Amino acid sequence: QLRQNYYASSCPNVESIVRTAVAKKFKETFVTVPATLRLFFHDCFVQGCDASVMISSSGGNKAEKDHPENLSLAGDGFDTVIKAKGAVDAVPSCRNKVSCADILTMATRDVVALSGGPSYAVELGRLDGLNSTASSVNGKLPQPSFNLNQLNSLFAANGLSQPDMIALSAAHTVGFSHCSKFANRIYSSDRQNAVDPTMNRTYAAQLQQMCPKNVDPSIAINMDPDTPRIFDNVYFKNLQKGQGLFTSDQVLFSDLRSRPTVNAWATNSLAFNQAFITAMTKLGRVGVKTGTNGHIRRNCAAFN
Ligand code: HEM
Ligand SMILES: [Ca+2]
Ligand SMILES: [Ca+2]
Repeated sequence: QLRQNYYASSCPNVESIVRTAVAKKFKETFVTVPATLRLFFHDCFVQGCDASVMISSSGGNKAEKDHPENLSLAGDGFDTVIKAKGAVDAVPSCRNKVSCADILTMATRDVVALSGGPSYAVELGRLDGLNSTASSVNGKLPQPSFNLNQLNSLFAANGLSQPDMIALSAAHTVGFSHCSKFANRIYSSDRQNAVDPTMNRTYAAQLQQMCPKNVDPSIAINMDPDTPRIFDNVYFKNLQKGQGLFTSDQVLFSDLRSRPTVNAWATNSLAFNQAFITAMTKLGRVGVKTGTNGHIRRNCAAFN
């Protein structure tokens, strides 16, 4: 039921309204880019792409965003969607016509393009979900310690293939990570192998310097050491050099089943861009709500 130009009659300028609001936010802070992109992923993998991740906890309900695995979602992603929703609703004919889930989808497309990545047509027509519980997040998001089989099975559960998973992982070409997410790779309890053997030694030393053992838990470092503010295929070149940050990144090169794809996209950014568009479009179809399974929220952080 998703389609391009879904709002052609109800809010014909919705895409340019969202793009303008996102561009304004992007000028204020680059964090808009990784924050929005990760928010979209975490939304789609839990109860589908329905903006369930945006609901605030209230009364007795602890919402998705307060699950431990979502606490590191940067506030600028939520703020981007809220600002864009405000801009859409400021146009009388568009008021309460466009879902938060669709605004998040458009904003994600826009941040990728703003940071140098490909632009693509988005399918629209998602409704906003009617449920958001912290417990529903359990087991639905990938862990940075995952191996290829674990990554493939979780993505397959969302209709995504191994190439889709690899293309989407390249989202780590922008943005930040807290030191705790990869500390196990640079400080091992095993004295023989203090550093993960698949990690480049120089890179490991740099990470140890930025993330000393008793580092402030709020410190976050660039995930792409070379082009942290550009959405590009340098992610794959980094993997070839042993500069993947998480086990789940580096395993894409270490495992011979995924290495050929990494090598192909490291040298062919056009092929990567096409694969990324395909994968993002498929990600956007996960668990879409229609009919009585959803509604159009007036406030993205609360049910109507
Ligand atoms: C393949 C499995 C994946 C794993 C294990 C994973 C794990 C993580 C972890 C641990 C962080 C750091 C969070 C922090 O410490 O603040 C992170 C950040 C990020 N992830 Fe992933 N992720 C995966 C896939 C994806 C996908 C598919 C996307 C989007 C399409 C994505 C987008 C991002 C972005 C943009 C950031 C940076 C967030 C920021 O700077 O605020 N990730 N990811
Ligand atoms: Ca969701
Ligand atoms: Ca990059």
